[in-house]
Amino acid sequence: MSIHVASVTAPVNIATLKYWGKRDKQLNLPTNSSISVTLSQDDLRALTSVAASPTFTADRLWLNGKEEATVSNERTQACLSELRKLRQELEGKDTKLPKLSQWNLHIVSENNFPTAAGLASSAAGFAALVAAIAKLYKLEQSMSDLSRIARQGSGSACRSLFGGFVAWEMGEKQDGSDSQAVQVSTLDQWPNMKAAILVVSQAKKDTSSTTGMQLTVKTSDLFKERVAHVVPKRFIEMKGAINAKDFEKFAELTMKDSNSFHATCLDSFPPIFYMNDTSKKIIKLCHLINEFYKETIVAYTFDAGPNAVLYYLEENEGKLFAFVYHLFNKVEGWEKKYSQDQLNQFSSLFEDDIVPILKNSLDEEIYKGISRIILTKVGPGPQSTNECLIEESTGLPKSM
Ligand SMILES: Nc1ncnc2c1ncn2[C@@H]1O[C@H](COP(=O)(O)OP(=O)(O)OP(=O)(O)O)[C@@H](O)[C@H]1O
Ligand SMILES: C[C@@](O)(CCOP(=O)(O)OP(=O)(O)O)CC(=O)O
Repeated sequence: MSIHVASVTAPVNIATLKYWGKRDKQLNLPTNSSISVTLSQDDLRALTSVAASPTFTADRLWLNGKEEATVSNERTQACLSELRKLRQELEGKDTKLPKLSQWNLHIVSENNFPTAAGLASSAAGFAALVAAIAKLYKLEQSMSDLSRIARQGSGSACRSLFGGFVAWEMGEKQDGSDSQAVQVSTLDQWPNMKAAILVVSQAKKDTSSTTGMQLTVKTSDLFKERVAHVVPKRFIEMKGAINAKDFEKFAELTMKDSNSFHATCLDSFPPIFYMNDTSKKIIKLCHLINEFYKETIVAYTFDAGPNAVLYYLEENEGKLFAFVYHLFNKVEGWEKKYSQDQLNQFSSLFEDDIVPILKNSLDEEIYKGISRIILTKVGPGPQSTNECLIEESTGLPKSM
């Protein structure tokens, strides 16, 4: 049996300037440009293997060990048909090439973190799917070209095709041919950017991003101001802050933009609430920390869910964890990255000053709203891998 396989891993990205709103639902074109940080695949990644064979009777997709019906949804099919078109062009130019474009695909993917829990699994998932098929088809397109395809799977996925700091330029054209991801700054240019994700809830969210943003576009007046004036200005300022490695500015813009996005959710009618009480306490904590040090050392941002992502620079880790470890030492995740000695050092730093401040200003039971902490950092884009989830003799998932 002739089976061709390829595997790729792709990262999660967390926006610092949020995409919220579509101007074209079919093509997944946004109402504003956005910016994100790509996170390390050591901690969060989708691994996708794809196989093509003339013997496969249908396109099939297995996610985390279970066959999914989503392969036949419009978004996934839009990605597959664009990729097949590009392969067909290659086959047209070189008739000796096997006709992979005409064969069905088996797609097997695994996330090393919770799926559909507000941790951007769809971004990593669609980026991995597109990059793996592009590898299988030996496509010559650039990452920006591929990002236009991934965008049709899930908007934020287009940014996961690059590492480091990434912009999704909204574009102007009706056909979406200029709505794509581009690199703002590489991983090497600002490698000391770190992220701590406080997982507030691993439950599935009740309003999907797609539904939520449609409602905001339709009903929020605040949203009009956001897309017309607020984001265009921030887009330029944030790219400038990243290129200048100006953390203070980057942090201010990141926090303000998270707040602005959630304000448009609240301004939707009926209102949408993604943050919960724990999220709000984390916001208060971050402002408290920055005030304590009289310096901006941490920035928070929240996507369409209650989980907090804290951005900070490696050199400020001790200062940040003096607070964060003190409050959240009971949650899992620390032991993966630090020895007990290092953790004890975080506890003892500024302890005498911090304990009374936290007692007076914050609910010390805040840790009860957190299930785990994921400690990670800025990372690279999709990676080719030899790790394969598909049994080459059968074309089925190895786990079956
Ligand atoms: N590795 C993957 N391969 C293919 N599709 C995936 C993969 N991971 C997730 N998905 C798709 O994305 C869906 C989850 O997207 P959803 O937007 O609900 O959650 P999320 O991306 O984790 O959260 P958020 O977008 O709020 O950050 C899954 O149900 C599945 O259809
Ligand atoms: C709040 C966000 O995380 C929204 C992400 O929305 P999605 O990319 O999940 O939406 P669809 O295009 O409908 O799939 C902000 C962001 O990542 O920029």
